[in-house]
Amino acid sequence: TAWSGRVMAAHVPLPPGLPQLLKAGTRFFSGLQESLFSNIAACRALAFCLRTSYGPLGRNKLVINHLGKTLCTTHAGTILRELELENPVARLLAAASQAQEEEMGDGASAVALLAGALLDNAEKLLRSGLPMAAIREGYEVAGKEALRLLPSLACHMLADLWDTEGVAWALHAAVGSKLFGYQDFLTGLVAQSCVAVLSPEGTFNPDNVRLCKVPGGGVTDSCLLQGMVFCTEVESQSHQAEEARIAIYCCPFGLASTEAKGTVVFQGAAEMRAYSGTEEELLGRHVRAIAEEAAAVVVVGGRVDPLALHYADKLGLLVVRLSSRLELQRLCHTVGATPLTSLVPPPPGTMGYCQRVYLSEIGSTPVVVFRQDGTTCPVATLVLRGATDELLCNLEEAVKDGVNVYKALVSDRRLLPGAGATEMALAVRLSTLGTYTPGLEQYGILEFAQALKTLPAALAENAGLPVNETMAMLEALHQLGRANTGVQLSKEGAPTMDAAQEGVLDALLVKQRAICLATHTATTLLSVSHILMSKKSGGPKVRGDNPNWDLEPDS
Ligand SMILES: Nc1ncnc2c1ncn2[C@@H]1O[C@H](COP(=O)(O)OP(=O)(O)OP(=O)(O)O)[C@@H](O)[C@H]1O
Repeated sequence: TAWSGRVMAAHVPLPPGLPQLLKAGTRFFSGLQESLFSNIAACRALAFCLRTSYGPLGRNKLVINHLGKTLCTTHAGTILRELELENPVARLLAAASQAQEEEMGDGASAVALLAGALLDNAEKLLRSGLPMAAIREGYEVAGKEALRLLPSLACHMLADLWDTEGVAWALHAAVGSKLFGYQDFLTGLVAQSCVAVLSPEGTFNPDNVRLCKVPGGGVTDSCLLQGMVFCTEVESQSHQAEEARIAIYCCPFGLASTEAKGTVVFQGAAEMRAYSGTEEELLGRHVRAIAEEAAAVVVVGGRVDPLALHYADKLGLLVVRLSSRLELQRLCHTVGATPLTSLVPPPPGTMGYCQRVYLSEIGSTPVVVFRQDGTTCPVATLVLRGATDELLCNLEEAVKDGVNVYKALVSDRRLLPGAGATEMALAVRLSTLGTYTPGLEQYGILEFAQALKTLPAALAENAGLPVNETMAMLEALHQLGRANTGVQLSKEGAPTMDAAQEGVLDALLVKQRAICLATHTATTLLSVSHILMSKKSGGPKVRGDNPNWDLEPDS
């Protein structure tokens, strides 16, 4: 027994090499097959999944997240946010696409598709024996050249940021790619809302275009309002106020309770009555003091005490409760008020002003409207209507894409031809560059050009067009110098069109960032030689980083 015990405890030598250095349980992958090809396959699968959602006729993805919430969307940013990817390389690709979404608010699918195609093409070159360094070098040269060429391909410049019609024309493709069919109506609405909140100095904050989704009705019932709309009810009996002064409190509407627990012992009913009488009187005095400062509307961020509400009703005050601190901050911005932290009479200069505050009903949803008609208001609200929640989500994504593209246009007003025209124009130019470049990197440049062609090909495929025929015609027209030719998505007539004339335009800044991110991601992933994965720690699941770390908790 003693002998067998010694055998049990005998040291089992680890295999020589890296495993000797690593903690037990660490997984590591090296060599082209293990560290690259299998991961490229994962990226290819992810890019292929997003490819079918690319463009206006892309198909929806039905995503059910870890909380069981069902989403039906074509928006790459939403799909990737909800998927819990395990593969480390696919996670990096998704991170690049999400970075594009966060920075530009559009072009997330394009990043994933282009990076996926670049990795896929790199695999072909590696399998045919090309050194990795030559491929990376070729991709870097091609990426730089593409970024250099982009400004020369711009076909339109937004002349006036305040011109609603011009803005609507520029946003047509960004809005239409998410909700094909309604783009004429929606782009007009998005353009109006963006122009309405553009400051006189020409600065634009996309947060100032608020969205309020109200189920019911049709998409064309959506409308724009100067001010804010909240899906809530008023607390008071008074339901409307005109030219009202507004006091905003981020505390409950009632007496503040003490932090420490206190016990009051009453000796008899008279003492108890006197106690509650003083409390009631104090509360009444507070509410009267607010009304005496000529406030007509009180907005509170916390619980509404029924007694305080009784006094407010007697004085004719309109009381609204907003549970979100972020919404309260935005309302302060809209009406020009300073939020107060306790129920004191509002000091001079802290009250805001609103032309009309009223309770209304949209469909069967009660809404409280703070409306500033005719005056310059920093915030505009788009009331979105739609029959189903999915339609409302798609509407929201389309509007957000449009607003973000307007933000990009405020920084750089140049527009590129869309519908795959820019990608094909770059592909043709890079093919020429590749053909005349000496050395092995020419293969990298040529494959970069081929990868760019996957974007117009995806548009054609999703539209049900004959892909090879369309791509051949597109390339031939580009070879003839018609750099604005893109894919015509409707099946009638020719499969190509002049994107600049048809008003299918993409912002230069969005495209620039997308190419930059995709190239960078592909070259970074190609430079991976080993993958080392630590064993997952036991115990409770580690909570991931909060993706909204810079937002208020209740946003
Ligand atoms: N009417 C149209 N005809 C042809 N192409 C169009 C039309 N409208 C938009 N497009 C093209 O569709 C592409 C954008 O598609 P989509 O919005 O699905 O991708 P994305 O912006 O990369 O992704 P996401 O919006 O998910 O971030 C652009 O290249 C645009 O030029």
